[in-house]
Amino acid sequence: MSLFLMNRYLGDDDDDEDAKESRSKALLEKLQKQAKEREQQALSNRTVVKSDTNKTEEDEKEVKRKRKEPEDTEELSKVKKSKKKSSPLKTETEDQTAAKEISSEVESSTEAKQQSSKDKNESEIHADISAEPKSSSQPGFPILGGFEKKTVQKVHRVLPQWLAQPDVIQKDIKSNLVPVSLVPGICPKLMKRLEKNGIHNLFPVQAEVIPAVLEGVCHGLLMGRGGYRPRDICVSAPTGSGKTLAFAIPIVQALSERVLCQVRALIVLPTKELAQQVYKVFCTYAEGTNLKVVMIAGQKSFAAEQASLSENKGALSCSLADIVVATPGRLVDHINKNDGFSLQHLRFLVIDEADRMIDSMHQSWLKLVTQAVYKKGGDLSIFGRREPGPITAASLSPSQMPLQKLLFSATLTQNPEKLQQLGLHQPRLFSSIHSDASTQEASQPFEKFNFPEGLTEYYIPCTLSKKPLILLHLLLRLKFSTVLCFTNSREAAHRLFMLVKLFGGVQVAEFSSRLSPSERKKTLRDFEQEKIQLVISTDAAARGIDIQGVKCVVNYDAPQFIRTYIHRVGRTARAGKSGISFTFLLGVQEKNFLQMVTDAGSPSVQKQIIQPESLKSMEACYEQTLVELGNAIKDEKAKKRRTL
Ligand SMILES: Nc1ncnc2c1ncn2[C@@H]1O[C@H](COP(=O)(O)OP(=O)(O)OP(=O)(O)O)[C@@H](O)[C@H]1O
Repeated sequence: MSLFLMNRYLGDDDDDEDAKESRSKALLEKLQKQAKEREQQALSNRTVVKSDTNKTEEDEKEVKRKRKEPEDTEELSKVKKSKKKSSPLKTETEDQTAAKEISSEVESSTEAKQQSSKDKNESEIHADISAEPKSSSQPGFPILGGFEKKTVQKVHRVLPQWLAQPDVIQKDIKSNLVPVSLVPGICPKLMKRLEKNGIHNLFPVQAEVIPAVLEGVCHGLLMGRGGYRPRDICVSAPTGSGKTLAFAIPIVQALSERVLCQVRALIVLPTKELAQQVYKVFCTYAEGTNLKVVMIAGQKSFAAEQASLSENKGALSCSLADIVVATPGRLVDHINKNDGFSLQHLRFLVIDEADRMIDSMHQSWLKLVTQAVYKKGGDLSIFGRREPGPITAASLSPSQMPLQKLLFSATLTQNPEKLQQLGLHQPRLFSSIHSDASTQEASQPFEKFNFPEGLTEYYIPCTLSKKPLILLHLLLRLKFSTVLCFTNSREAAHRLFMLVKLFGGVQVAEFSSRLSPSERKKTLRDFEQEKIQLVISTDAAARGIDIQGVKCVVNYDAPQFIRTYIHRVGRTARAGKSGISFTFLLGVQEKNFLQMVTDAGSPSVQKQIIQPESLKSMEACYEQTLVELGNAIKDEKAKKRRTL
């Protein structure tokens, strides 16, 4: 049995409008009833007084006093007690008798009321005790213990407006090409260079983003449009949609008129291969200008990179680079150890594969870059830079060189907490995810991503032992060429490479951290030139790598994360071309995989069944190859032991 009743405030229940309305109605009725009772009581008192004609003026005063007596019986009894205490020896007079009569009348009416309300309360409490769960739905405050009945409010994720309402980029490249001459802001020199490189039309992401970046430099490098600091830009567009040119073209154009050579653009990428690829693009478009492009990605020694970044002229250190393409590791080394490397004039910071770079933020490379940009002292006496704080009249004058951040990825996170780490300034998002963000957020707990338009996705149900045979079947029987095949580890990639090589009939190579950078570079070149039919790779080649002519991607091992899947299959169907992907799935993987890709917004993954009969003719040879593979692996291990 409950010993006491405790009322608790459970927060405004805005959702339950009906319950709220009925509660207020009940309260109103209760108040009206009380008012009526009080009115009647007052009337009855008055009649009692009037009927007593023998009463003296003294009596009338007493009546008035009685009328003012509190209704609350507790208070009444207190008053009575105090009266008794004050005149304990007083004998009863006629007046006192009359007053007593009135008092008893008042008392009886209040007692009756008290009794009725007491009964009511008791019955309410009994009802509460006997049917506790009901209590929360009763008007007034809910009863302790009735929480389970309260409906839990659904909490929807609310995105900041810039994330919820992006500038839309068309996904279909082929039908949304824009002639270079129609894109505003591109200078004639760069138009010619684009034409020279066979680019007559720009892809949708380029047609949207290039003018937006150029708008920020329309009044020079010091201020953006209208004299304001330019907004940071985030771009989320499918793999192979041409994001590299979307930042390379406006940066080259913005810096091409510079007078002094200083590091004004820094492009940070997660791997050496990607850095090499982007470096090449910048070199191509900086040709014919005074701009110097330097790569610091660990492909050369630290000293060689140092020499390419700056030189000493007397006591002065002069920059030899305008645009630096870097991987985070080497970048941090140069910030910490290379005195000649200054980022105090940095105007553009490009973070490619931004979601991956945010995940590697524990290396705190961004913090170091920011510190290097706003480093105290130095030679910036005229354009002294302070880290921007809140915008005030004072902070806007004198104007200082802004640092604009440009983020690119095919799988850019929509997690505001993650993006917040980047300290973006009034960011603007360009995205090819079309669905209405407000409804999307209300109903979808998963992030949606973009898939290339020309991609056809298949999955092949299989068993572990049949996987190699199915891969061989795709290459030898179905005659797929330029196939990029992904495994989940470099050991698995190596074993599969050896197996296919021993089986024969396929030009195969591996691509993983087992190989040196120069070996990997050669592999990619040979693959592009179709000297190699199949490359078996780890996820080292999954992101950003642009290999011309990959027609088919095979996920030999199913990817564990949706981002990995999107980047792997994105090595085909690039630049508006078509491509095909196969994912080998074991029985236990099927359900989770299909759920994962559907949640991410994949248009459709079709099932492809390889009949066991079609593999039969290869089985004998395959068994023989397995024996050979066992021996080859033993030899390799022995060789390794000897070299140790
Ligand atoms: N306007 C264009 N016309 C023709 N080809 C283009 C154009 N823009 C880019 N390309 C080509 O499209 C391919 C893909 O471009 P890019 O590597 O920039 O894509 P991406 O969006 O960065 O892809 P990922 O997300 O995989 O890194 C490249 O081979 C590039 O040369």
